[in-house]
Amino acid sequence: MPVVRVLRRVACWMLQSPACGCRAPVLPSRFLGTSPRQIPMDANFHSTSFSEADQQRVLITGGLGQLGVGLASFLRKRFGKDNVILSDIRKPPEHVFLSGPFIYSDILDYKNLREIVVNNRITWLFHYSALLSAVGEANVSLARAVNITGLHNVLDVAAEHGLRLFVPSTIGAFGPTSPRNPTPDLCIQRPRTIYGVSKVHAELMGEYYYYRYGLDFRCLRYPGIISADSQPGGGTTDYAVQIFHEAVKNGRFECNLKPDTRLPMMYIDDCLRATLEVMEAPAESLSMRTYNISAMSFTPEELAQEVLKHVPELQVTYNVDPVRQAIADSWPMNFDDSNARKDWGWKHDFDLPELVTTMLNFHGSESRVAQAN
Ligand SMILES: NC(=O)C1=CN([C@@H]2O[C@H](COP(=O)(O)OP(=O)(O)OC[C@H]3O[C@@H](n4cnc5c(N)ncnc54)[C@H](O)[C@@H]3O)[C@@H](O)[C@H]2O)C=CC1
Ligand SMILES: CC(=O)[C@H](N)C(=O)O
Repeated sequence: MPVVRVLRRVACWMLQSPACGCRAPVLPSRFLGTSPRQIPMDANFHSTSFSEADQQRVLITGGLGQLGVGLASFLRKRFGKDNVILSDIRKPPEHVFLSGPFIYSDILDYKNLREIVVNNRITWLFHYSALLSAVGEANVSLARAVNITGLHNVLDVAAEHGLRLFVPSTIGAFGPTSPRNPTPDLCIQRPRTIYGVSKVHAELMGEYYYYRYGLDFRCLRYPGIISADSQPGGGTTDYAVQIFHEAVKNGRFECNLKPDTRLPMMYIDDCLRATLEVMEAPAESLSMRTYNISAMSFTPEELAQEVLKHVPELQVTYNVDPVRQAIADSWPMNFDDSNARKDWGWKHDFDLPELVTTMLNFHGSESRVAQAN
C-alpha cells in the first residue's frame, strides 16, 4: 500500500501541471548550480509585483527579422506603444526606430538580457531570435549558439523573473520519419537540420522548465509565414514570400523548390493573432504547452496558379536548390492543429485566395487585380 502511495505521488509530480495543486513543492535547489544565475532556495518565480490584471511590459528578442516588427506593432495596439520593446543586435531602420522603444540585446549575453528585463520591468517575453533552416545549415556553429545557448539564457532569465515566455517552434521541428500528411502535435520528431534540432530542444526545454520550475512557457509551431512588408531571413519557405516581390517588380520568378513541394503556410496576420491568443489563453485551457497551428497548405505550382489569376504575364521557372529541397522533402505537408482549435479556439482567417489578393494589393498591384477580376 505505501508503495502504491509513493508511486501515485511520483506520477502526480511527473504528469500534472504546476497549476494542478496536487504537485509536490518544487525541489529544494531549484536552479542551476554555480553560475551567476544561481537562485536562492526560497526564491519564488511567481513573486513579481505584477498580477494578471496589471499592464504587461513586453520584450521581443530578434525583433528586426521577418516577424518581429509586425509583432511589435500588433502588440503595441494591445498594450500601448511604450510597453512593447523591440530588441535585436542589428541597427533598426529609421521607421522602426521611430515607431516605439528599441534596445540592443544580444541573447548570447545573459547579463545584458537580465539587465533589460529588470530595468524595464518586463513581464512577457517573445523570443524571436534564431537562425532559420537554410542559413542554419550554412553556419551550424552560429545556429547552435543562437538557437540553443541563446534559448538557455532566455529560459533562465524568464524563470528567474517570473515572465510569461513565448518561443515559436516550426514545421521544421519534424523530420522524414514523422507522419507528414497530416502531422499531429505528438509524434516522432527526428529533424535533420540544426534548426529543427534546436527547435525540438526548445520545445522540450520549455516544457521541462514548466513542469520543473513552473515557468509559464507557451509555444506554437508556425508553418512558413508569408508577410508583405518584411523580408524572410533565410528559410526553406522563403519562396512563398519572394514570388510576390518578383511578380510585381519584374514579372518573372525563379523558384528554388520543385513545383510539387507541398508545405503548410500562413499569412502573417493569422500568425501574430495566434501568438497573442495563445499568450492570453487561460492556463487551464491549455492541455499542452506546444501546439501546431495551421491555415493552408500548397505547392509552388498551386501558388503560382493563384498569382497568375491576377498577374497573367508572370513567368515562373524552377531552379531547385538541393539543400532547401532536401529540407522541404522532410517537413510536414499538412499540419494537424485540431488541439489548438479545441483548446483555445484557434481559427485562421486567410486561405490561399485571400492571401494572394492581400499580398498583391500590398505590393501596389491593385490595378492588376482589378483588371483580372
Ligand atoms: N518566418 C517564418 O516563416 C517562421 C519563423 N519561425 C520562428 O519565428 C521566429 C522569428 O522568425 P523570423 O522573424 O522569420 O526570423 P529572422 O531570421 O527573419 O529574424 C531573426 C532575428 O534574430 C536576430 N538575431 C540573430 N542572432 C541574434 C542574437 N545573438 N541576439 C539577438 N538577436 C539575434 C537577427 O538579427 C534577426 O533579426 C524565429 O524563432 C523562427 O524560428 C518559425 C516558423 C516559421
Ligand atoms: C518554416 C520555418 O521555420 C522557416 N520559414 C524556414 O523555412 O526555415
